[in-house]
Amino acid sequence: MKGRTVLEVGADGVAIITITNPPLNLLSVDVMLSLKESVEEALPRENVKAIVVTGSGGKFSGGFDVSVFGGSDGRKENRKVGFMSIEFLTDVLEASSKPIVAAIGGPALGGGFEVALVCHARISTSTAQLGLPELQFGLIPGLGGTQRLPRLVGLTKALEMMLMSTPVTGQDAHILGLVDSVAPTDELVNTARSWALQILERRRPWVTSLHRTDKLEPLAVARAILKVTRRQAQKQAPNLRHQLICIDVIEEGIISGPRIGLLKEAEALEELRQSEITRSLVHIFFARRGTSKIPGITDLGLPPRKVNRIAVVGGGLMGSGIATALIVSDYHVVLKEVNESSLLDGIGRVKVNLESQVKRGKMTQEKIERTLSRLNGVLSYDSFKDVDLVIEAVAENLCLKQQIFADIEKYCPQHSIFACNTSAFDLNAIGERTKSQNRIIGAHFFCPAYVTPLLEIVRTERTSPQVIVDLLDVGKRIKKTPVVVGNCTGFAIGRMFFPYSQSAMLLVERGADVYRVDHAITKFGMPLGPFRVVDRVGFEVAIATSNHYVKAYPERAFKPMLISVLQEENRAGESTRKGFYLYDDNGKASPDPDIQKYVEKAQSTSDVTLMKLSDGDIVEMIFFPIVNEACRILAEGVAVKASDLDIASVLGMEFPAYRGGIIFWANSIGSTYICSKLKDWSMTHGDFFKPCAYLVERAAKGASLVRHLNCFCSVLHVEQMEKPLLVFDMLLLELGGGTGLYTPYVFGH
Ligand SMILES: C[C@H](O)CC(=O)SCCNC(=O)CCNC(=O)[C@H](O)C(C)(C)COP(=O)(O)OP(=O)(O)OC[C@H]1O[C@@H](n2cnc3c(N)ncnc32)[C@H](O)[C@@H]1OP(=O)(O)O
Repeated sequence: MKGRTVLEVGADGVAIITITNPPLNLLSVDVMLSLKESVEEALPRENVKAIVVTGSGGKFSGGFDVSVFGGSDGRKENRKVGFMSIEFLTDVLEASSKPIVAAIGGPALGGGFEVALVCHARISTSTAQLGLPELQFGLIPGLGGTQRLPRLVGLTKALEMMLMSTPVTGQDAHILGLVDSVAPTDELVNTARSWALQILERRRPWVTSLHRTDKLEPLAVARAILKVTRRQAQKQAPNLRHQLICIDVIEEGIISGPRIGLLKEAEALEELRQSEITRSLVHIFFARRGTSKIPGITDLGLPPRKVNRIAVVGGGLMGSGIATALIVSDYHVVLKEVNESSLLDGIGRVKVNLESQVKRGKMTQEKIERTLSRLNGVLSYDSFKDVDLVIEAVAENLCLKQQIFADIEKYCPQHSIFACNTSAFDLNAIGERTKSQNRIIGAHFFCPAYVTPLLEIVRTERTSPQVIVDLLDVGKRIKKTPVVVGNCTGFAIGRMFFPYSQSAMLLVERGADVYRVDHAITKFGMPLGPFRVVDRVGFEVAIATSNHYVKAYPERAFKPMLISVLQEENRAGESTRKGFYLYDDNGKASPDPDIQKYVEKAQSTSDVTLMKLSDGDIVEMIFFPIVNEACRILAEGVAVKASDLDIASVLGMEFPAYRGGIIFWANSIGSTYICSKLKDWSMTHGDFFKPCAYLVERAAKGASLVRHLNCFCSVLHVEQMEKPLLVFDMLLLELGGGTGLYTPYVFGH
């Protein structure tokens, strides 16, 4: 049984029904049936005058357990569609002859919130979280939320809460009229009890949300709002249907009446819950939470040490972004620069970052000064004597980084963590001039560091588990999703992303059209096609990165001619307003009619046969090499879990979350198909496409690409091992086939 409700009747005649499924009191069919039983038991009892519904442990309910959605449950419900929403919640609970009040602490989300909306009044704590975030799973609210929320807060606010999946606090819910009264946690249930009795005595209104109309906009206005919202949703997410379905269901209720709306809602949910999109988004939900669970590290029981003061070395784009992320989350930061003017520039960038947060509504103007007071600019290492963590974020120059690490070792206390924000260099090389290898770790932030939610944490074979646990904790406090990876050129995210532009160049040099490639890829769901990405990054950086990868992975790197040809024409990307695209004063990109001329020049440098490709071919030829690289990363143990790469691809590359991340998507296509395509292309176009051993092995078995590293934590490079090829037995636990097969693995590059 997955949870239940508990019924207790007090001497005052109020029955308390407590949803009990800790820790979040998630709903399940069992909980709902138990709630129904408790309500049906309480209603006819003579000693019950009113009912309060609440959740155990001060948490109302986090909503339905989403692991049952997306077809993973297998349990088929035989009940009629709408049974819970209409026959129970509406016809029994909402229509009850005794007042029912919800007492809400903690989360009241999704189905949990919908139960509360059915009640005749809601009392909450000020910090409770109330909302309908079902759309984040490709679902729509299924227990009446689409009908009741607009009737309680008006259409505009309801649409915002549902389509953005953003909850409101109890305090804000009170202002919106969603909550009738706010009470302190320890008085919550008693306040709800007396409210319920007051409703009975007609001293408080007895409201059935479904029948309210006072907050609903007039029909013509409502229709206009829905039309605009529908258009926006179509524009923002052309590959997704569930937002449009949600809007249709709301409209149906407004035009044909809420009961018809309820039925339409239940039918739509039934269809959506089995969709591939829901399956993918549910996977992303759990995968994201899973990134901070590192076998052999976070299961050691090491509590994170308290990090109070952090030093950031370098106030450039990355350093100032990192400092911003830290001070916004209440850390005290020392920002070190080499001279007065660079320091002023760095602090200036932090201010600009904070102001941009004000413009985006993420911070108030008044908070800027207080936040900035946590930033202390310095020119020497003297104030590093009490820092717990240093994050080095200077330019990608190995000698400079080595010198900084040697310097900070002299000034910092013994316990300080030394983190490096490199996206490229081997951390062992960076720490070569120190004796502190066990406290060196990579903290790879993504630009802009104070916005992008991803933090790639890079460990070497010598980084201590305590240091990893500490950085995970800092990451959590600054609201980043960490992905812990091993040490190698490009780490996991850079390596996975590298083939994105490489394949695109290869395709164009073999006959594809630049803009057709970008169009096919954005249609697939990427926000920017590969050529727009190269323009944004800038040709100089793109070439430097490319050289780095070509050096590290020569056997599979493609050396494009196209960028060099464009560079000869003084094009350098978006910053010069001329790259693959032309850019206007506002940075708006438009195709360049001259581009084909340069493409033909690049094509003429080799004697390849030009291809004709469909959009589907383009998508496969761009993404299968990424899948291939992801497989290498998994096989080498650079990533611990396939789902970590899914999150890395979604947060680091903006791969569409509704496709579940790179490996999840690849599995939906099948390893055999992907491998056979790569094999074919490698015959014609060379080793860039050659499938790696891991992919070939999985494809031969028709197996999933999911494999979890069991417990070994470090990635060893063969060239760094004293006795190469001796003893590195990496136990790989195969979860995909569920056979528990252990395979010895030796790797290197
Ligand atoms: C018919 C209905 O309309 C359909 C629905 O109700 S769909 C569900 C709607 N509910 C939601 O979207 C809520 C999703 N959950 C959340 O936003 C957050 O978990 C929360 C705000 C409730 C709590 O946050 P927080 O305290 O930080 O805990 P968090 O780490 O996220 O979750 C704790 C555990 O519960 C799990 N969990 C949370 N919500 C869950 C859910 N709805 N289903 C399944 N598991 C859930 C998490 O995976 C995590 O598991 P773990 O400990 O094994 O890693």
